[in-house]
Order: sequence, then structure tokens, then C-alpha cells
Amino acid sequence: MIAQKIQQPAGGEPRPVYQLSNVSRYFNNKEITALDGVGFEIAQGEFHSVIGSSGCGKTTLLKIMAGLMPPSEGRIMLNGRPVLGPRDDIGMMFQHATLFPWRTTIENILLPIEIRSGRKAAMAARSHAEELLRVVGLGGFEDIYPTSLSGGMAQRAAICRMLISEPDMLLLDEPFSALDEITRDFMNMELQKVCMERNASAFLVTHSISEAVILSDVVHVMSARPGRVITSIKIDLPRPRTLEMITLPEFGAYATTIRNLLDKGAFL
Ligand SMILES: Nc1ncnc2c1ncn2[C@@H]1O[C@H](COP(=O)(O)OP(=O)(O)OP(=O)(O)O)[C@@H](O)[C@H]1O
Repeated sequence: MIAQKIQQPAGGEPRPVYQLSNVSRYFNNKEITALDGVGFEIAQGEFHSVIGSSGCGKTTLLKIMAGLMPPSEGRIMLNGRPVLGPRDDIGMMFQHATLFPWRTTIENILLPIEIRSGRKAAMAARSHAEELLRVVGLGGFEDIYPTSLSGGMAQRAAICRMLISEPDMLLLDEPFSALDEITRDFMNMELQKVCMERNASAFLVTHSISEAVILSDVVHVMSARPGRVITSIKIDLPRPRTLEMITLPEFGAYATTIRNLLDKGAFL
């Protein structure tokens, strides 16, 4: 079940947004090989995730994709330009929302614009931020301080902060793993909604097989260190995905395939 080119619903090849070729990363004078020859493409609007055992190189891969760390070997292209450092067309989200407590929710969301283009530009983007807050169910919370938000609400605000710059590529490092299961399921469906509405591409690091399957068009399964992509599995379930799909036999079959690969990969 190697990933094949994913077909656009109506005519034309999907545009590759992100291209990784032969990416390797060494540490400690090459004593540690964290990543070994990783390569794949993500097309416009596709959702990919990576799953693998602890220490297999997922975060290293995400940092390289974000331009926060250079690869030792290989090439990363986004929108046809090499990724050589952090960029406006990349949005990132981490396990913890990291909102500044002294800024209101909307001021936190507008922060990337303020840093990049100044206060006036941030003020001009206020209605866009309000619209994003409405999309994630936080309409009316604009002027609330983060200490009054629950964990799930803070992560929803963090989604808005990631989207305010309209990035083409969303990089997500276990963004909902600190939340309870019910909130996490809900947030995953919210994430799908915003990705579909904006036709954004996304790459998710996760430890959860069911999260990977329910969200993704392609799941990359990594081996234990040195991290290699053992297989990229195309998930052929219709969109929008719903939580009820977890009970489908196809869902169970994908989850079992990934589980078996991970069990085997741990000893490769
Ligand atoms: N700065 C560094 N210096 C030395 N070794 C590093 C560094 N960063 C990562 N490593 C090593 O590279 C390997 C991959 O680490 P990484 O954090 O990417 O794994 P991971 O899959 O994200 O792990 P987890 O699932 O536990 O978060 C590990 O063996 C780690 O010890």
C-alpha cells in the first residue's frame, strides 16, 4: 500500500507544495543518525502524518521541514523554493498553546502579524482574526485573557494564530496530545474543517494510530532509529471524515496495518 499520487476531485494533478528528497540528519559528529534518507511530497490540500516509536526522529523531521534546523543531507522545497529558515508560508503548532498571558486572545492571534508588519497591520487584520475565532467556536472570546481559557480553547486560539498569516503548509507537533480524549477528537475534527475550508496542506507528528488514520490522506510510518519511512499508506476514506468512521472495517484494517508495521519497525 505505498502512497500513490492522490487524485484531485475535479480535473488536474494536485500541485506539490512540499517536496523532501533524501533528507538525513546526523548528530554528535555522525555518531547518531536521527534521519536516514527521508523523502516524500505533499500536494496542495493534502493532510499527511508521521507515526513512529519514541526517538525515531519525528520532531527532528518536523524541525527540518519548518526550517528551524538544517538537514545534514538532502533538500526541502516549499512552493518551489528551498526551505533555508523559518518562513511566512509555514504555520506551526505545538503540544502547548504558549499564548502570552498578558495579551488578550485576539492580541495573541494577531501577534505574528504585529511582529512581521507592525501594529497598524495587526489592527487591520482584526476582522480576519475575529472570523477565525468564530470558525473555531471562540466568537465572543476576543478580549478574554488566556488564563480564562480551557486547554482546548487555548489550542483553538493557537490554531487561529497559526492561520492568521494564511500559511500554505501547517506543521503540527502533537498539538492536541495534552488534551482529554473527547476534546482531542473534537479538535481533530475542527482541524480538518479549517484545513478543508482553506485547502491548506498539513503535516502532523503523532503517536496515535487512530488520530493519524482519521485525519490523514497519507500516513508515513517510520522505523526506529535511524528514522526511515518504512511505508507511506494512502488512507482512502471519504471527506469530510467523521468520528463514526472509526467503527468502519476499512478504518480497522488501516489501523491494524500500521500497528503491525510499527511492531516490526521497532526491531528493524
Ligand atoms: N540536538 C540533538 N543532539 C543530539 N541528538 C539529538 C538531538 N536532537 C535529537 N537527537 C536524537 O535524535 C533522535 C531523534 O530524536 P527526535 O526528538 O526527533 O525523536 P522523536 O521521534 O520526535 O521522539 P519522541 O516521539 O520521543 O518525541 C533521538 O535519538 C535523539 O536523542
